[in-house]
Amino acid sequence: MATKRSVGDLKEADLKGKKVFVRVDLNVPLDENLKITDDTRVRAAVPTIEYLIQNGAKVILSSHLGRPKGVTAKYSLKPLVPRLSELLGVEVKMANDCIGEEVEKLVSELPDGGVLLLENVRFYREEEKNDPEFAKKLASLADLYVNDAFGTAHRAHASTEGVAKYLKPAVAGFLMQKELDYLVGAVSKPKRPFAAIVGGSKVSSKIGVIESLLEKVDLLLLGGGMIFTFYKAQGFSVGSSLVEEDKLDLATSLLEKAKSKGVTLLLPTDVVIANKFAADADSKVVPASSIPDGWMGLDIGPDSIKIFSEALDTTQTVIWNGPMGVFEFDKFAEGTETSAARGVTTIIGGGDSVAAVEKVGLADKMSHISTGGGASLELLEGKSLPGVLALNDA
Ligand SMILES: Nc1ncnc2c1ncn2[C@@H]1O[C@H](COP(=O)(O)OP(=O)(O)O)[C@@H](O)[C@H]1O
Ligand SMILES: O=C(OP(=O)(O)O)[C@H](O)COP(=O)(O)O
Repeated sequence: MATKRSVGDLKEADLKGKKVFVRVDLNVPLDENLKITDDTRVRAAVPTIEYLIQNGAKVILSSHLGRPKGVTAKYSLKPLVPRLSELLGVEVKMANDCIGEEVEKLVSELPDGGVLLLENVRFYREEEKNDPEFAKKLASLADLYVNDAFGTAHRAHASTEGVAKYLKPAVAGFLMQKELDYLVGAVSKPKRPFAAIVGGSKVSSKIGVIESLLEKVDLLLLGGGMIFTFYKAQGFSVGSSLVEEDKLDLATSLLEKAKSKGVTLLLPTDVVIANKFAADADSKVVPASSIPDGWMGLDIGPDSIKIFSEALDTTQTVIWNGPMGVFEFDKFAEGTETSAARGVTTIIGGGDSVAAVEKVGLADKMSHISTGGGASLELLEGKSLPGVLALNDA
């Protein structure tokens, strides 16, 4: 991807008193009390915002949180305000909406160096549809655009792509640049053997990535909620595990493709199953081919952990996205904890994957912690990210 103009190219004269629309990725994990359980993405957003504050800009922050269907209290960005204010050392103001008169008024009241956080941009369906009228309304709030939301750069949405058409200059933030610099380099010439570990729960958006990964890697390990679609495709009973029914044919063809390409594709041979999706569920280990009705797979089993660990010990570069199990519940965290500790250069991406390595204290063993899971996988596939393409070239 061509090098993009950076926020660092804009100096005080370009920024002082200017209203800057900054798309950040504050899609952080929250617990049931709406407490942030991992603030990596918030901390990663700070350098760009600080730079803008120091140069006297009026900072308008925009993000999504989760995948809400309409306005939903639990997906409000309000819980982010205290941590953002603390990290930035300024009182961040919060708007109850992301467009409209009230927002315009709050923007007009912003002092130079002030920061306003807009409410979840996905409360409008128009965001994910990349609706041009909605993008224009967002653009009308500001004088220039900075995209620092690497984690959402693979989405062509109104606040990540559409808005750049109406607001110039449109430049990359420091985090976006750092991620691109590292990932484009690391994945274009990886040290081999090169392995990818793909897990997590976003099966439908990540299963397609596997196809392109088979062109790049020597070894592919699958875990997490990803595996049951593959098991079902092979005729195994999967109980009430997570399955994408419309991806069964794709799963079969991926297994065949791996074979024909000579890529080692490892699926767990045993799984830890639970009688409910809860921390206090009853659990037991069973072979992958025999998950009883009413039970669901929530982690990879001990035999698989051993096989995966041995396979990873021979690798030089590992890119990892998506936990191996429901690590948020201690009973189902072992697969994730063990797999994360392997490989020489380990590049990890994804909001929950990062939370997982932070939780088990392995973050400082990683070569690069990316704030984007889907985004880093798409880069690895060799795709251009729409949120980056829309920006001005350097
Ligand atoms: N077997 C499983 N069944 C259901 N959910 C799972 C399973 N294994 C992992 N998960 C869940 O996947 C979530 C993370 O998935 P995903 O969003 O794809 O990862 P990331 O945010 O790192 O890209 C975690 O919250 C985890 O609990
Ligand atoms: O968490 C994110 O992606 P990731 O889980 O792939 O890292 C981004 O905030 C994008 O969210 P989305 O996958 O709901 O578009």
